Amino acid sequence: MWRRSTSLPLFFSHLQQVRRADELKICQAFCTEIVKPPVEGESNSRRNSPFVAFVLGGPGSGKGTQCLKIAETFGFDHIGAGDLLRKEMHSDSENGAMIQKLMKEGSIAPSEVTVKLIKKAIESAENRKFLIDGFPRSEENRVAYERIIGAEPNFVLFFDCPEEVMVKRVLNRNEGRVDDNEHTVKERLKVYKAITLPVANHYAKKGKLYKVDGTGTQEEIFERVRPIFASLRLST
Ligand SMILES: Nc1ncnc2c1ncn2[C@@H]1O[C@H](COP(=O)(O)OP(=O)(O)OP(=O)(O)O)[C@@H](O)[C@H]1O
Ligand SMILES: O=c1ccn([C@@H]2O[C@H](COP(=O)(O)O)[C@@H](O)[C@H]2O)c(=O)[nH]1
Ligand SMILES: [Mg+2]
Repeated sequence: MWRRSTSLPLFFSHLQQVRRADELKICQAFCTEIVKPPVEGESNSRRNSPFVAFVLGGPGSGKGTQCLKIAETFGFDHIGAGDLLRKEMHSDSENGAMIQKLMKEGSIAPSEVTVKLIKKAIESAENRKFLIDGFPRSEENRVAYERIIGAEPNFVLFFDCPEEVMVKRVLNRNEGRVDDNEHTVKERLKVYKAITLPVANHYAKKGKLYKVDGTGTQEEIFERVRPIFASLRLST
């Protein structure tokens, strides 16, 4: 069974430790849902619900790169929403052509498609700790996830990175992605600012957003991320 294993005062002392890394801004302490230990008589579905961190940031902000490091170091399963959609796009699925068109345009896929793929990935995993990378992209995505999965994320990790750095990284990526070109990255940035940033703001208002400076080397960034996950003390 998965459960949090730390008490409230201990948890806040971890938060103080985390705050010492000044790149990190915790808008408020976590909400009660994350810190509340399971209570006698509480339903099994709630106690067994997975631990989920959404990972947000602009295109090329380093979400995927850092998720790999977090997953390896802290034993999370990494679910890349874009990766799931790319897999779907390359399969014989009826949605393949639609996904390819949206990706080329830098637009967002319908929530029902993405959430269904995420739900399947969560349900088919043995792990109960997940990083959901690059999702939710919109308020509509967020509402659909919370309705279909029946829970909010435990927290949201957000990589803050200047546009010129992100664009440079994307254009140097060289992985054959249909969206790694100058035109699409500009469209993605517009979508990100208009539609995705409000999602990050929503979670900031709820005290669930961890904002990390996404500039510097991959290792430097990971050292900013590390204390956040080290402070969680989740049992497996
Ligand atoms: N700190 C860094 N310094 C230089 N290059 C980096 C850094 N972090 C990641 N990269 C490289 O930049 C590119 C984009 O990184 P990554 O794929 O992790 O970003 P992302 O946020 O997942 O982007 P997208 O939203 O487009 O999937 C990759 O080629 C990656 O190797
Ligand atoms: O929730 C999501 C995630 C991704 N997309 C589409 O995929 C591309 C690439 O996503 P990455 O997370 O950067 O790999 C994105 O621009 C969208 O077109 C999506 O629609 N919904
Ligand atoms: Mg990525």
